[in-house]
Amino acid sequence: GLLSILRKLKSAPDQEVRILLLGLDNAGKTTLLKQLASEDISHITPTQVTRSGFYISKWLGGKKIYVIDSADRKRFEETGQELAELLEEEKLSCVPVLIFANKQDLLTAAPASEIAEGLNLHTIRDRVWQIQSCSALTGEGVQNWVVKTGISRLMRLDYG
Ligand SMILES: Nc1nc2c(ncn2[C@@H]2O[C@H](COP(=O)(O)OP(=O)(O)OP(=O)(O)O)[C@@H](O)[C@H]2O)c(=O)[nH]1
Ligand SMILES: [Mg+2]
Repeated sequence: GLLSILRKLKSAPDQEVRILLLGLDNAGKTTLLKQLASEDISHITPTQVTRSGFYISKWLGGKKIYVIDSADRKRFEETGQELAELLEEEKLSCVPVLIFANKQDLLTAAPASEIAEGLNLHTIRDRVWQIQSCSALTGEGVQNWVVKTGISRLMRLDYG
């Protein structure tokens, strides 16, 4: 699972590392977290509630994951604004962001490319970003991409 990969990539168990998992209510954050941490999450404690997301200590540091309900078109504008605000946060400047276009198992889900366009993601130039289709419910697009390429790529970018 994800955690063992992370351990291999960064064998500093004492060091506290953080990931920020954000998204509007009902986007699928909790479901996604369960998928990502299919291993042992007993030692992962949500330490700080921020808006609609939370910090998770003892995990991957300095990265941001943003979750979007791809089927909830009525809220695309709202989620776009929320994301834009987050990207403007000074504390999070240059932090790489991984955007999950979640709920792709639903027939009404907008494809990731459409979401990327709607949210003007191509205008993000101050950080590494990536959008990934997934279903936190089925696990599709979560384990595969995150474990094999996404996070390891982000880790290498960060730690040389
Ligand atoms: N079909 C489908 N449903 C999903 C998916 N991910 C989450 N859901 C459902 O969407 C609802 C909200 O999911 P949560 O994981 O609780 O969302 P959340 O972002 O944690 O919501 P809050 O804690 O309220 O902010 C639940 O009914 C989930 O079962 C998905 O990929 N596909
Ligand atoms: Mg939740």
